[in-house]
Amino acid sequence: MDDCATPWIRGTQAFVIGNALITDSGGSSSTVTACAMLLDAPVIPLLPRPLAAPPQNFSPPTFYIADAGVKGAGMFAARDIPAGGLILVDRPIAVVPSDVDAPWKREAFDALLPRISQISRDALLALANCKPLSECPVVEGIALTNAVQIDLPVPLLAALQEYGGVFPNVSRANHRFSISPISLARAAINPDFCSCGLNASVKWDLKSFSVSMYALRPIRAGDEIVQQYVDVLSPRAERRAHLARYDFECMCKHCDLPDEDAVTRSDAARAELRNWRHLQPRFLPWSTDMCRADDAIIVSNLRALALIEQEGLYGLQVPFMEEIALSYAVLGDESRFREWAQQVVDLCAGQDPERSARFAGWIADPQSYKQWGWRAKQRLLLDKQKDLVDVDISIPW
Ligand SMILES: C[S@@+](CC[C@H](N)C(=O)[O-])C[C@H]1O[C@@H](n2cnc3c(N)ncnc32)[C@H](O)[C@@H]1O
Repeated sequence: MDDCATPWIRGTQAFVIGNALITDSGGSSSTVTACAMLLDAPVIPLLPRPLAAPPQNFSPPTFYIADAGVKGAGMFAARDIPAGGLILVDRPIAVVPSDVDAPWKREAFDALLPRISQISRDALLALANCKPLSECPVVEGIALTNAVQIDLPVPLLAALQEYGGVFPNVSRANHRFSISPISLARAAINPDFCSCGLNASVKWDLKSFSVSMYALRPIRAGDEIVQQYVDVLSPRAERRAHLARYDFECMCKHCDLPDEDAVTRSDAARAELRNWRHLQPRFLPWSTDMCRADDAIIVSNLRALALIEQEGLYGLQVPFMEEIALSYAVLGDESRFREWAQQVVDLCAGQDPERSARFAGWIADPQSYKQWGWRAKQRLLLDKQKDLVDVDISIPW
């Protein structure tokens, strides 16, 4: 990374502009590359270099960008994509600090443009801008409309700062399904298809400085690919307020609710999921405590999955499925363990390959799970002890 000499100061932070060491075919010199970044200076030496190669995109691509009606352009599946499947890999063309409210912000954002190659500049300027020019300059408007949160290294003793990346392709994904006639026809068959429940999510990888986008459930060729713009567990009013920043009102079936009762029900379901870990029985204590019911974790996690289904929050399923699978492992129920573990394997294949491989290993050899059948064995022992106690009691004194 090559830094800009003059910093922009805010409190203890000194922001500088630099280029990520990503080159594209338009990069004509070592300082004009595919991505320009406005960063708090202590972050710079912590960035990985050289960057690892990102995963390969598919050829031909799994997606295409096309008109999505009132939403402007959108991203669509070029073919059927299975749940957990990789959709695309994208590197940022600009990285900006989130929520920096400083008088120099506009100048600093505009200074990014000359620092990137022509190809990146064209890609950046082609992105949507929901802010009128009278309200903010073009780069700031594009960043506000398109930035996806990315995690950069946190320097010791430096101020906490969040960053957003602007991506040429990932930033094209809208917040809900297209209202095209084909979507409406499918929605009539399966109303859930039309929900703003997501069908894709992104995962940032610092080492390769890229995001990968994955399918959260099966996506059919021609479906619009949509991602989350809001904290999906927040109440409807908060979600709507947040989306107003992007200058639209979500009209999905989870936001466009018929009455106050429906809003209360939906908000309560999301609040329950948000507080799940504080309110529900926990897997680890259950797995070694015979005083708790055998099905306590399964019942609790099935309820979470039902709420997820009700609210269309498919990105949240994996930890609950995982606990159900492991509960069946602790109970020694092989067929149900395999059934649930396979769902974890499929959903995590792209996004969390290590977890996927771990579960695949246990499916191949269930006994290799260290607590396999523990509760079943304990139950046998307890029953034997109970028999002994019964015998003792029957002996006349
Ligand atoms: C990150 S961009 C998405 C891609 C954009 N549609 C384009 O043409 O490049 C965000 C903008 O897309 C539009 N958008 C996204 N989801 C929408 C939705 N559900 N309804 C209406 N507009 C939406 C809004 O204008 C928003 O400011």
